[in-house]
Order: sequence, then structure tokens, then C-alpha cells
Amino acid sequence: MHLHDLHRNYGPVVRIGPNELHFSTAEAYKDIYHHGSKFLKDEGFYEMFGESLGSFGTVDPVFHRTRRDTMNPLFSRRAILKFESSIRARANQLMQVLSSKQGQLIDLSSAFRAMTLDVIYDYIYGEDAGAISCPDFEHPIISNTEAVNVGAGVQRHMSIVVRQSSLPDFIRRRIVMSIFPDLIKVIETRAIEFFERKAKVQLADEGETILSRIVDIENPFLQSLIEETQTLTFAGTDTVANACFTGCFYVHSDPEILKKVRGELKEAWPDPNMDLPYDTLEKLPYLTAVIKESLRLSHGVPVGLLRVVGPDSAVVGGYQVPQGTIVSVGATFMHWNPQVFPEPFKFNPDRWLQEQTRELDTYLVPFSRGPRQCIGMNLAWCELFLILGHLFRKLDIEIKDLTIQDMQDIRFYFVSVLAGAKHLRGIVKGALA
Ligand code: HEM
Repeated sequence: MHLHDLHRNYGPVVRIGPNELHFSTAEAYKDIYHHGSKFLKDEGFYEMFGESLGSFGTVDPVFHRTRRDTMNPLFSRRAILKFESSIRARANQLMQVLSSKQGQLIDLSSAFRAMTLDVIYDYIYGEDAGAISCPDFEHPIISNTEAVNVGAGVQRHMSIVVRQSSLPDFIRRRIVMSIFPDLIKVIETRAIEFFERKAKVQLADEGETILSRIVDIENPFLQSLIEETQTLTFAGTDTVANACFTGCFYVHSDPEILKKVRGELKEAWPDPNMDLPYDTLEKLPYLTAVIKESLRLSHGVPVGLLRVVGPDSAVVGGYQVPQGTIVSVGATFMHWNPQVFPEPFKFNPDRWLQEQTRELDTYLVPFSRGPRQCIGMNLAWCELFLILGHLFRKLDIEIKDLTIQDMQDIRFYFVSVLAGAKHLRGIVKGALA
């Protein structure tokens, strides 16, 4: 929020570090994050995640291209459609677990995280993490994720300090490991098990997973595999879960929106005991609008994603910026733009149902844009339609504890977190016919 104040006071470009500029305009966003951009990720910031040997953390464009080329086929729409039945099975499992707790107060934030963790584990390893079936969804990865989110927020600010220092790599890594608690160990152990098993037997009969594909094609160092697993686990869990809990909260807080989304779903899906394919769900205009609003107000990654101007100086948002300058535009400057999204803090699916929504789509950037755009977009969309589609069609839920004010009191760590790390809770009142 402070950055929004700075831009209100000083205009569209603000110097926020010795060598760092933050911009507020869509023009600057396009200049920084367009496809074909040669700006690289900022090493000082990204190395703090301890994932420099994975697709997200690397700043090396050659290694990045190789890893993306290896993983891309498994993230194509076609590949995700093949995986759809597994996601649906998990969505059904989640609905059953929630139904079985009818009348009890349920931590829905953790429930969504359990679902998304199981999906991403299944995609990485070919088997889930068992999180949906954990009592109260208390899987160690989920319970520790909040600490990671706070750690990532600390890193965002610490990176400025560490970047200025000449600390050796092993000390920088130790700082990262101390911020991220036991969690890294849990993820690491699972990756090592996989690597050792894969070395012993050909896992051909288990089908291709992301890890097996990386091992087969790149034959990487174990550390690279561990860091990729870390990346995929974090990237694939909270992001999707945040959009789910945002949608779940706002839809259940507004009887009019709830009625519309349920009505649309009931017409397309008369018998909730039958399966409804993803490609039918994604054609439902109102559900689509609800999901876009959920992505808009959960932001994906709200903080500025730091890029370094290069290889030469460049024009960013109308300003000539020297080569080597760190630049960014936070997603909130797109998602809360009142000219494009009037009453930007209001959850209003109808804004996506007007004649012309092209401009709105241009401003919706939860997955970022350009060469470092999210690789998991197709998977994320499929999960969002299946999870929220099942939830709104099958369960009658009453939201508890959180208010709209709580939802707007966000801390911008790497992903957004509600102040006080509050969770969404609710009571399942019954199943919908
Ligand atoms: C609603 C869900 C999601 C949102 C909003 C989201 C958002 C983002 C954003 C903003 C980035 C760019 C980060 C940066 O530049 O530093 C990113 C990168 C990435 N995301 Fe996602 N993500 C989502 C789901 C997923 C899923 C399900 C996966 C699956 C594993 C995934 C994997 C990745 C990876 C590997 C990267 C790094 C890509 C690269 O640098 O080439 N994401 N995501």
C-alpha cells in the first residue's frame, strides 16, 4: 500500500532502492514483461529463494530455456486435459471430506491448500501428498507454508541489503535456509527418494511425471531436481489456493452472486453426482467471470517482479532507463486500476460480462507476462474451474469469521497473505441437490 501512496505523491516512477525503480503504469508493465523481453530476473532478489537451479529461481537465460523446453510439454493444455480426471478425483475427495464435517467449523484456507498440494504432488511424482486426508488438513508442508510466505516477504526487503553486500554464496544460502524452516527438509527428502528410486528402476510403467521427464531428458544434478521440486511445490500450492479462498469468500458473502453462479451451474450440471468435464465448465460465462475476479483480487504475486534492464538501456513507461537498473510494476497497479476496474476493491463478476472485455483481460496479470510468465497457467485454470465448480454446485456453505475488511487488509509477501495470517473458515450446512 505504501508504494501506492508513493506513486500518488511522486508520479508514475519512483526510486525505491539505490538502483531500483518502480513504475505504476500499464505502459511500463508492457515494456518490462512483454514476450521477447531481454530483461533478466534480478539475481539479488531471486537467489534468496535458494532455487537458482530451478525454472523459477534461475537468472541464466540459457538454463532457463532448457528447463522450460523440458517441462513445457507437460504443462500444455493437451497434457492438462489428460490429467483432468486426477484433478476431478481430488475435487470430489475434497467435497466428500468437507461434507463429512457437516456442522463443524472447517478451516477452508487449509482445505484449499491441501487440495492444491495433492494435485501438484501428483503431477510432480505421480502420487499425491495425502494432504486432503490429513486430520484438519494439517500436512507439514501446509502448516509451514505461512512461515515461508513471511520469509519471502522478508527476503523481498532483505534482498536490497544482501545485494549490496559481498557475502559468499554459501552464507547467502544459509540465510535462505534459516528463513525457511523444516519445510525444505520435507520437500528435499521426497525428491531424494524419487531420484534414488529412479536410478534403480525404470519407472516407465508409472507414466511420465515432471520429475521423471527432467531426469530422462536433462540428467541433472540432484540439487537441481530438489530445487525444481521446491519451486513447483510452492508455486503450485498457495497461488491456486489463494484464488479459491478469495472466490469462496466473496461468492458466499453476496447472495446475489451466489444465486447467479449456482443457477448457471445447476442448468449446465443438473445431476451433481455425474461428472462435468472441464471444457464444459470453462464455457460457463458467469463462473468464468467469478474466477477472473478471484484471480484479480488475489493477485497471484502482488509484489513487483524484479527485472534488470538490458542488454542496453531501454525506454520503460516513456522514460529512458540505463542498462543494469532494476525495474518492476506490481500486479496491484494493474488489478486495482480504477479506470479499467471501477470500484476496484469490489468483487464484481459482472464487469467481465460486458460487450468489450479485451482491455480488462490485458490488465489481468496474475500469472505475469513475458518469457518468465507462469508455466503452470493451464494447470491452474483447470484446478480453479474444477475446485470452485464442484464447491458451488455441491455444497451449501456458510462463511465464518472473515469480513470484507479482513479480505482487504493484505500483506504483500511474495504471495498475498491476510493480516494476522487469518484463515477463511466455514460450516458446511448440507449438500445441494
Ligand atoms: C492461480 C495460480 C497461479 C498463479 C497466480 C501463478 C503466478 C505466477 C507468477 C506471477 C509467476 C512469475 C514469477 C516471477 O516472475 O518471479 C509464476 C511463475 C511460475 N509458476 Fe505460477 N502461478 C500459479 C500456478 C502455478 C502452478 C499450478 C504451477 C505448477 C507447478 C506454477 C509454476 C510456476 C513456475 C515453475 C514458475 C516459474 C516460471 C519461469 O520463470 O519460467 N504456477 N507463477
